Amino acid sequence: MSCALPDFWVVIPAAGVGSRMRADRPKQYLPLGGRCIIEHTLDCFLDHPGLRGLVVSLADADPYWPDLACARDERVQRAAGGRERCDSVLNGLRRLGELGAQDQDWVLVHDAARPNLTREDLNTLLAELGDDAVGGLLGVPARDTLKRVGPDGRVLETVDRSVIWQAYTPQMFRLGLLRDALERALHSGVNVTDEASALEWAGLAPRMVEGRADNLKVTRPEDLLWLQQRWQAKTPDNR
Ligand SMILES: Nc1ccn([C@@H]2O[C@H](COP(=O)(O)OP(=O)(O)OP(=O)(O)O)[C@@H](O)[C@H]2O)c(=O)n1
Ligand SMILES: C[C@](O)(CO)[C@H](O)COP(=O)(O)O
Repeated sequence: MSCALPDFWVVIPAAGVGSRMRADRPKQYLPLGGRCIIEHTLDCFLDHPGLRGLVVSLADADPYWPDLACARDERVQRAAGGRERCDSVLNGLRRLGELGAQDQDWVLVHDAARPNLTREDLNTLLAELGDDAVGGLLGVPARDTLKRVGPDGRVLETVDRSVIWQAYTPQMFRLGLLRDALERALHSGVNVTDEASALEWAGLAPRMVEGRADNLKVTRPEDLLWLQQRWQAKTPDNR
């Protein structure tokens, strides 16, 4: 692990509709602790001394974004959202190139709907991967006993959980490597649900870095309820 943390760029895919959340607006704009989820997400990066620039990929005519203070922050630039998360990420990576990012630069991709990333986890990722040839991602080891279940709802077997991890974000790769891998994977019709899967498809092995389990993505209503309770318990000192 190197001591000096590398500088980095950030892409925040924020063009999803949040269908599993079933709310009246995309989940990144739902309230959490008096602000929107996406504002908390951006905070963790905007305060960081290593940040070189940040791009948010947004849906066309997004009516919520212009009302946020961060929309007027000159460090925050926009890119077009795409049909799938990976299309939004790719647009964000191309926008970084227009802003002067080089292929060798590190890029962190982080879900707009993952507002509970700590500075400690972010710095752990940067420190662990700063000298890595491929890059990698934050994740957490599977906690519960895992079962493979058949279409009839009956358990087929218990899976070895010691080799199973949940993929989180940020995911950290060199701009050129990630952009090229994503472009080629999408061109081949591969289903790419995170950045690491594009690199895996290209034959590379991203490194898994253990992070906090509470860096969760708001996916379903109960995720937001859990985070809201946690936010209520926060004081200015333990945020
Ligand atoms: N076309 C898309 C789809 C998703 N995202 C973003 O990718 C992140 C993680 O995706 P997910 O949880 O799947 O978000 P949604 O697609 O909004 O949710 P759902 O699948 O429930 O509709 C979110 O911050 C979301 O805004 C995006 O930028 N562009
Ligand atoms: C990248 C990601 O956060 C990995 O957990 C992600 O957004 C995956 O999307 P999913 O469809 O909710 O798994």
